Amino acid sequence: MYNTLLSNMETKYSVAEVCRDNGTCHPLDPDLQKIMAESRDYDELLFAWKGWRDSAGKVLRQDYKRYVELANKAATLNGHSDNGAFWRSLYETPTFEEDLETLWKELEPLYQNVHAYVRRALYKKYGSKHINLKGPIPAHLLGNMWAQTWSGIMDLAMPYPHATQVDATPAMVAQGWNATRMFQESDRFFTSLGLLPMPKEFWEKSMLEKPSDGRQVVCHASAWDFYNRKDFRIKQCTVVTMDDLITVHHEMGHVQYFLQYKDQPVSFRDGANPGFHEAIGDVLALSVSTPKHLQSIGLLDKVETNHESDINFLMSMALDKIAFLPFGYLMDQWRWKVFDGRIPSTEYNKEWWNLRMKYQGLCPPVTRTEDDFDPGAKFHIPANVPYVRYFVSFIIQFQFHKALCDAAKHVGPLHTCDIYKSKEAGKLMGDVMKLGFSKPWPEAMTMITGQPKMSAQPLMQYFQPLIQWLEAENNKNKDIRGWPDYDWKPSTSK
Ligand SMILES: O=C(CCC(O)(O)[C@H](Cc1ccccc1)NC(=O)c1ccccc1)N[C@@H](Cc1ccccc1)C(=O)O
Ligand SMILES: [Zn+2]
Repeated sequence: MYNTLLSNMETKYSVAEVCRDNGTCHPLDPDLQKIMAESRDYDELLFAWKGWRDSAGKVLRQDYKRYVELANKAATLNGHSDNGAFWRSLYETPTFEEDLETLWKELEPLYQNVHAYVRRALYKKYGSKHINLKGPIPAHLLGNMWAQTWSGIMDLAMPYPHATQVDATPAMVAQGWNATRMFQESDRFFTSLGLLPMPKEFWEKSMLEKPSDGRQVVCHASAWDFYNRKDFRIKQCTVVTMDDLITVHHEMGHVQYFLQYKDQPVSFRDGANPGFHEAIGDVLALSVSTPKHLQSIGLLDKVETNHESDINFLMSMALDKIAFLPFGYLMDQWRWKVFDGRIPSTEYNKEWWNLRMKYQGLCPPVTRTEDDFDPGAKFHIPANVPYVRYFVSFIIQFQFHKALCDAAKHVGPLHTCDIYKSKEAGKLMGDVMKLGFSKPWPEAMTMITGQPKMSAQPLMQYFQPLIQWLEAENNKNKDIRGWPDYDWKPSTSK
């Protein structure tokens, strides 16, 4: 029953698509994702946004309600008060929830500065009918189906349009890059650090592109460890974009972890905590994303090292890394409350949008009711994949980056560091990954950073130049931080 429910939910999500009046139907990958990132038409974005929630979210509500009951039953049989308590127990940290709240409170002002600046940019594009400079932002305008990362609207938010471009996508397409090339590039980065190359089996058995024979696959990227010390795979419907080059590194980070701890006993073949597993690939991607590195692999031609290019680069990074933080935090805030009963099924959607407003400062572009089930439109909910691991990852990946840059003897601002070819950095990473789940994660954290706790300080240090710039820019525009007009609604007229 439980597994049938789970596979039913995942299947419904994977086959969902949005059809136009003319009969053309669009799957999430790649069609709707492309529309959400590239369209600047308010109504086209609304078509994709609402259509996806109608076809993927709505249909999952009953299944999800049933799944919650069964998941909680299983958790209580294992001695936990509910499934959320079981998920949190994997971090083995009694003060876990308080630590997360402390980290969020430290980072909230930075998020509110990015939010205010982006709201101003969207106001310029979509006007006062659709944007209230003192209100929440309509959730379909941020360049992503879930408004979880905002680099899709970098063109609208670029601080200095005449300074260095930061997007490598045009060069990747112009130079005929394909999925395999992207994975080979990532493999080269890992081995440049002295880490392990992907085994032959990986290249033979992975699925790196969406099948063209119409076979229905779960397109959401994933990495697989077959626990036989030989077979490791990635499944990804890769498209040739900078965004997907980052995802390639994310997935390759999972497989590198598999390779590094493969000689541990099975029960220790896991990350030090789930956030560690999510952070490995992203740490390398922080180096790959630097204009200097992109130029060294021929994906950016003109690279200037001046203040304006620095701010452009930091803005593109902030639109992914800072924008993500409230989403990464709220996803399991909602689920923990569903599991422990604070959110009854009659309030699933109302509480979802309360959290989306409270943390992200977003509002739905059209009225939502309890007939809708918007959380279900995000892969991890029907797929039963916890999410706070990504919030943890986005914090600790900057701690790791800072420590590895020190090991690589980097000199200069943290955001310009590229650890490429540093065997010292690679050794530090490899030694921690070899531990797997065999030591408490604060010990692994101490091995890398010299101290046992999660800290927002390296992230703040990385973005320091942008923090100052945003303060000045938002003050110059007399923009307020936050969204006091919380009950404002965008007009639905054309
Ligand atoms: O979901 C992912 C990437 C997929 C994954 O690599 O984390 C994948 C999710 C998954 C898929 C199927 C079953 C279970 C989990 N996780 C793994 O493949 C994985 C995780 C831990 C160990 C081994 C493999 N990223 C998140 C968050 C994110 C991360 C980085 C940048 C942007 C956004 C998202 O897209 O919302
Ligand atoms: Zn992952």
